[in-house]
Amino acid sequence: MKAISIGLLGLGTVGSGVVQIIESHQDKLMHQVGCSISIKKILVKDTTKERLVAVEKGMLTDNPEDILSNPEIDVVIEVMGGIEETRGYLIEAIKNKKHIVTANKDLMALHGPELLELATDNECDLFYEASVAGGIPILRGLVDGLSSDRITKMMGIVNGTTNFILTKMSKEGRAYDNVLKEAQELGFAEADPTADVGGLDAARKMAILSTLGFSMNIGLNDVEVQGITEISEEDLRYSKKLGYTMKLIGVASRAGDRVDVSVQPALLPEAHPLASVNNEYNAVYVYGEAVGETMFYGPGAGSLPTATAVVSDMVTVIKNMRLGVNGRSAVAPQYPKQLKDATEIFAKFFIRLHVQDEVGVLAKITNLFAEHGVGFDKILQLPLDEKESSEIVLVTHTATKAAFEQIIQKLNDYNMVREVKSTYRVEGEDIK
Ligand SMILES: NC(=O)C1=CN([C@@H]2O[C@H](COP(=O)(O)OP(=O)(O)OC[C@H]3O[C@@H](n4cnc5c(N)ncnc54)[C@H](OP(=O)(O)O)[C@@H]3O)[C@@H](O)[C@H]2O)C=CC1
Ligand SMILES: N[C@@H](CC=O)C(=O)O
Ligand code: NA
Repeated sequence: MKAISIGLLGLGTVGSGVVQIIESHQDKLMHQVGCSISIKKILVKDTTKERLVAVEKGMLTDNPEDILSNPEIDVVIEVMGGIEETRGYLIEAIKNKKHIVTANKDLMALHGPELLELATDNECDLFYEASVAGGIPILRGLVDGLSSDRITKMMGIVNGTTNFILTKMSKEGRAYDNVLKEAQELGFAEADPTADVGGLDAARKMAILSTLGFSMNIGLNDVEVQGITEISEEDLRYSKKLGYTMKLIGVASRAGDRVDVSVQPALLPEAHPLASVNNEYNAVYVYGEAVGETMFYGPGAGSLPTATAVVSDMVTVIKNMRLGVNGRSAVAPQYPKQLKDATEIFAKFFIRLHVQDEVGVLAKITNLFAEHGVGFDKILQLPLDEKESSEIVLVTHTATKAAFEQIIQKLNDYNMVREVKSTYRVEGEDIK
C-alpha cells in the first residue's frame, strides 16, 4: 500500500504527543499497517511559536486549506479543540474524502451524530477514542469488547483535572487554586478550565459514553451537571470521617428502556475501586446484563496517554483502508431516547445542615424524612462555635431523587434550619 499522509490540526499538548508517537513507534506502526506513515502538514495558530517537539519549519501552517483540501492528505487528525470553526473544518475534510481522528469531546458531544452520518455517507472513518477518558480504550471497550451485551450502568471518573484537584486537596491538604494551576501547567486542563471544574467536560464525555453504551442519542442537555467548585474543606473532612472519598462521578444508568445521566461530586466508600483512582487517572465501571462488572482504568489526560488513543485510531483507519471498509464502523443508535424522571432515579444522599440547637430539632427532622419514607444510614450532630447552633450530618438509605428534593425544599422552609450547607449523592454502596 502507498505511504499514508497525515494532516494534523493542532500541535499543543496532544498534538505534540501524536508527533512523538508517530516518529518513535514508526517500526511498530509500519508492521501493523504495512506502509509508512508521515505527517505532511500541521495547522497551528502561531507558526513562530516555540514547540514542544521538533518539526520542520515548512510543515507548520496557519492556513487550514493546506490540509483540508490537500489531495495528498489521507487522514486528518484533529487535536486543536473548539467547536464551530472545527466542525466546519471537519465537514470540509470529510467532503474531500479524508478520514478523521479527533480527541474533541466538545465537538462530538454536540455534533457527533451529524459528523458520523456525513462520514458514513462519504465512506470515511471518524474515530474519537481520545475524546473520553484519554488513553483508556473505553469507547472500543463498549463498541467492540461489549457489543454483545446490554449495558445497564456506567459510572466513572472521566475528568483528569478535577480528579487531580480533589486528590491533592484531600490527600495533601492543598488549596484549590494552587492545584488547578498545576493541572493547567501539566496540560490536563482544557484551554478554559471552567469546563473541567464546572463538570461540563465530564458531562460531554458521559453524553458520548451513554450514547454508545445505551445505543440512544443522548445530548449534552440530557445530562444533569454539577462541578466541584462548591466543595468545601468541611465536606472533605466529613466525607473522610464517615469513611468516604469525594470524587467527581459520572453516572449513567438504564432501567428497562429509560435512562438517566448525570455528573456530580459524590461520596464513594473508601474501599470502592473508584475511590483509589487518584490524580489525573480516570476509571469507568461498566455493568452489563451478561458480563456483570468490568472496570476500565488508566490515564485520562496528558500528552502521550491521550496521543496513544489518537494514534491507535489512526492505525484502525489505515487498516480499514487496506480492507476497503472505511465508513462502515459507525452504528446508528438503535433506541429512541427515553429519560427517567426524578421518581425513577435512586441514590443514597449525604446532607449537611446547620440548625438551631434546641429540644426537638432532631425529632422534627427525623419525622420529615420518615414522612417521605426515607431512613438514615448514618447521622452525626455536633455543636458549632456559633451561638445556639449545631451541625447535623447525615447519610440516607436509598431514596428516590424526587423524595430527596422534596425533603431539601421542606428543610429550607423550616425556621429551625439555619442553612442546608451541602448535599451530595453517595454512590457505590448498595445499588447498581
Ligand atoms: N490535554 C489533554 O490531556 C486532553 C485533551 N483532549 C482534547 O484534545 C484537544 C487538544 O487539546 P490540547 O492539546 O490540550 O490543546 P492545546 O491548547 O495544548 O493545543 C491546541 C493546538 O491547536 C492549535 N489551535 C487551536 N485553535 C486553533 C485555530 N483556531 N486555528 C489553528 N490552530 C489552532 C494551537 O495552536 P498554537 O500552538 O499556535 O496556539 C495548539 O497547537 C482538545 O479538543 C481537548 O479537549 C482530549 C483528551 C485529553
Ligand atoms: N481536561 C480534560 C482532558 C481530557 O479529556 C481532563 O482533565 O480530563
Ligand atoms: Na479513551
